[in-house]
Amino acid sequence: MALLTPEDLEDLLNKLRQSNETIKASTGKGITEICEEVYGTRPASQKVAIVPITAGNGIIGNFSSSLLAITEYFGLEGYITDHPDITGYHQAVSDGADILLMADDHMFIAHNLKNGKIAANHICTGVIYSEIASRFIHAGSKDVMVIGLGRVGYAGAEHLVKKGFNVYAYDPNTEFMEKAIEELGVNAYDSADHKKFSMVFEATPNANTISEGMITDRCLISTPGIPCALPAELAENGDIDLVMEPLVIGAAAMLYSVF
Ligand SMILES: NC(=O)C1=CN([C@@H]2O[C@H](COP(=O)(O)OP(=O)(O)OC[C@H]3O[C@@H](n4cnc5c(N)ncnc54)[C@H](O)[C@@H]3O)[C@@H](O)[C@H]2O)C=CC1
Ligand SMILES: NCCC[C@@H](N)C(=O)NCCCC[C@H](N)C(=O)O
Repeated sequence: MALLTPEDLEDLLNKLRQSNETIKASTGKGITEICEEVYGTRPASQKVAIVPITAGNGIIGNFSSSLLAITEYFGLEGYITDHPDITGYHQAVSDGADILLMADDHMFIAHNLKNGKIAANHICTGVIYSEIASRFIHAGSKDVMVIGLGRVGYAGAEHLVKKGFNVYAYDPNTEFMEKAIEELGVNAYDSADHKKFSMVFEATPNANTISEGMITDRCLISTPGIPCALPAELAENGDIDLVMEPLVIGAAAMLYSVF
């Protein structure tokens, strides 16, 4: 799995504010309203402990501080434990924290110690970004293009199918394609059909995965993928709304899913 870098997390809250303005313009609602509707929950000043984890590639310089900023943005009482790993976990539980946030190189979780709910970042990211794509107010149909059917993409495709959207998906991994067709009933995207989409959800670790032939002139591209899926020459087109940021929207969905 591609790991975040400190550079990815620079200027995080400004990236969120920009994304949220695009989300409001494209869907009619902001990220907090959408999270409330998707999960049926609201923040209630919960105490959130962020536990740095040294496993694997170790601590990412500004990952914990970014999570702290996110908890405060959503009106929660957040703090970073004095020590990482088990010592930090013990401190958080002893302090009576309501929710724990912690990540190793494979899983990033939110665990609500009071109600037992637990959330995984890749699932929540897939759900919330695909949800955003599906709410495009200028969409002329229920067709949604899904690019990438890995941990995040599959979760998003599943969410869209459950909501009754017509999902057209592409992933060069034939095993993932066959799984999504068999288990979710998605349509295999075929560029030869020359079908264009006004709603796109992209979740790949590659740049420029979106080509001009895939999208209508006026469209919404919702992508947690790093680096950016939209080629610069297409991004200059004023009619493309792009929702893309490295951590906050997915982390917000995790918190709302465990409130
Ligand atoms: N912004 C955020 O909050 C988050 C961002 N991410 C990012 O989302 C991306 C996806 O993460 P995962 O699903 O965990 O990765 P993954 O490795 O599980 O899945 C990626 C999938 O993309 C497919 N793919 C690669 N190139 C493609 C192309 N040109 N067209 C279609 N499919 C293509 C691969 O075959 C693979 O199935 C990564 O860049 C990751 O860093 C992940 C979690 C949260
Ligand atoms: N965008 C959300 C998905 C993040 C994920 N791609 C990642 O980089 N995970 C590694 C996080 C490692 C954190 C580290 N153990 C720490 O605690 O600082």
